[in-house]
Amino acid sequence: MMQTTQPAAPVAGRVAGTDWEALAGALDEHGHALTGQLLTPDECAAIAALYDEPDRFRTTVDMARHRFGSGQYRYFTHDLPDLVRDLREAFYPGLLPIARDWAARLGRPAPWPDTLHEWLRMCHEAGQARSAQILLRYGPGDWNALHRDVFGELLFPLQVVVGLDAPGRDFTGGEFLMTQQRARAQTRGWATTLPQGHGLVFTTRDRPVAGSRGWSNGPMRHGVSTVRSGRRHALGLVFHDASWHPPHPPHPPHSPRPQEQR
Ligand SMILES: O=C(O)CCC(=O)C(=O)O
Ligand SMILES: [Fe+2]
Repeated sequence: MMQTTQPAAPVAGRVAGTDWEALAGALDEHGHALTGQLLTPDECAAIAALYDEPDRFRTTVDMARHRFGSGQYRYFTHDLPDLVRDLREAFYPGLLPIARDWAARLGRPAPWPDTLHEWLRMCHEAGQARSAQILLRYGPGDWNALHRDVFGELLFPLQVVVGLDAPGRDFTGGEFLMTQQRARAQTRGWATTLPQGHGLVFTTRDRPVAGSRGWSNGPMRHGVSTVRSGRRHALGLVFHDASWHPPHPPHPPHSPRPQEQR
């Protein structure tokens, strides 16, 4: 699963070269899994530097203002940088069978077509037409509250974050966090240090949990622990588009708390 060599192939080849079986196994077990290195340090730096090009983004969110945490993130416009578009497109076909398997286990519909292009067309027709790809920038003291990136009725259940800075060198703290609610038991938590250029695939809402009476859903949330020093950038790839954005998220029936919707 872990590539240790510097990626040289185009990004689609690096994603395709991921050990998808191991990734699916880890996702089944924990609802999130590291991919190995997808971007070179130079590519990471180039993407992080885009943060300072406001024309690339449709919206900037001040997390403290919305009580999402502290720090800022920006939603790219649909005119994504090539590397970001390529990464997103390359992940969809790999994630699709996992999404379908999970839906089957949970007895849910699996509305996702074979291509991202077609799925995005469905999102847009349903009124979910805003880009949901984000670039995040955290400084000392910044953090990201536990949440779910549900942006409308249409949802692709897996998403990807790519770390753009080197932990320990560029920043300290800032671990990627996940929690899972357990039926009649206390919540479980995980913390992952995202290596620079590596991806982490994770569930947007929940994961199927095996029990003595079949599958049930384990509700999950993700966030980021406080950055203690330095600066941490991350690229967030979501596979549905969005029908709303802060500050006025509607409250769909299954959202436990409105602030978890972005
Ligand atoms: O900064 C991170 O690692 C996670 C950001 C996030 O919430 C996301 O990518 O959806
Ligand atoms: Fe998120």
